Amino acid sequence: MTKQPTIFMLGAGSMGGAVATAIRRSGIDAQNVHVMNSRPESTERAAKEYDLTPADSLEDAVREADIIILGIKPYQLAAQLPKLAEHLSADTLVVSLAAGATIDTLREHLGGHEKIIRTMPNTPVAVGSGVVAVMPADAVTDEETATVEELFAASADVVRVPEDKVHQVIGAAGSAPAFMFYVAEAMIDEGVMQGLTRDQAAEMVIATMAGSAKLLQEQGLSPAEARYRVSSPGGTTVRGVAALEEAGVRVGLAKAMRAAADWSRHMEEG
Ligand SMILES: NC(=O)C1=CN([C@@H]2O[C@H](COP(=O)(O)OP(=O)(O)OC[C@H]3O[C@@H](n4cnc5c(N)ncnc54)[C@H](OP(=O)(O)O)[C@@H]3O)[C@@H](O)[C@H]2O)C=CC1
Ligand SMILES: O=C(O)[C@@H]1CCC=N1
Repeated sequence: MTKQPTIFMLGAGSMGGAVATAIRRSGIDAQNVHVMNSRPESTERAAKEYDLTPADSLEDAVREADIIILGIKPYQLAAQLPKLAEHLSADTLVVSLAAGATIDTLREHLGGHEKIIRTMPNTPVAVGSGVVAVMPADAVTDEETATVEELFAASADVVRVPEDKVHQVIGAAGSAPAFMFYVAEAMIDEGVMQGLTRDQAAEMVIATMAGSAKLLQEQGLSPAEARYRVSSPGGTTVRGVAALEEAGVRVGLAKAMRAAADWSRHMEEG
């Protein structure tokens, strides 16, 4: 990147903070990433935690920004975006992280502003292993989209998708870390039930989860093929997998993805 863009993060909580970490990892200097939370103390805290520059004035931060990242909650957009609208330049890129807010809705709250990129990230971008789906509005050029994608490239698999696929992306990526954490939590608890210490169980389950994901990525196997390679005939694994089927875990995971996608559609409908 020749000249670094000036970035303003409106809201750096769980997801905004993870995105801020990704942006810093992409090589953007702290002085070029301004942040504002709901209160000055919270802004200072976020600036310190993610190594960013605290913004004193919303107006100035918006006026100076080349890229504005919306890390506030979806229900706050209607009240907060009109405050940005009057200070925006026509070519400022507004990047939304929000579930349930369409490009049309964002444009309306921003007084007709056209340069909007909707995204759906997940929190593992904080550690350089995330997923970010990118959905540019029609008025955004390929070059502008590429500038934003570059911010995430060192931290995520960046996937460009049509906006109507966002609900499926939420099930498979945006909300999905929580489903993985849920599985890890359940397995750690059972390890403790069987007599491992919590530290031992956590270490084994988390390392196994990370190693299994890495194996799928590096060997290009389908999950089913990788599972067959663990399953010795008449052995322990097939018994365990049969128990998963009996407990309806496959159906439960499908239901979780569907519930997240359905709620995303519901949020968009208002
Ligand atoms: N969490 C996740 O895994 C994912 C979240 N998202 C999306 O990311 C967005 C943020 O969610 P999440 O990070 O979970 O929420 P958090 O509550 O963790 O973060 C919201 C942030 O917005 C700040 N904020 C609130 N009001 C204002 C305001 N008036 N001006 C400036 N900042 C304000 C809060 O500051 P303060 O602390 O001072 O209140 C906080 O830092 C949502 O739109 C969500 O849909 C998308 C994908 C995944
Ligand atoms: O739970 C949520 O609504 C947000 C969007 C995807 C993940 N977290």
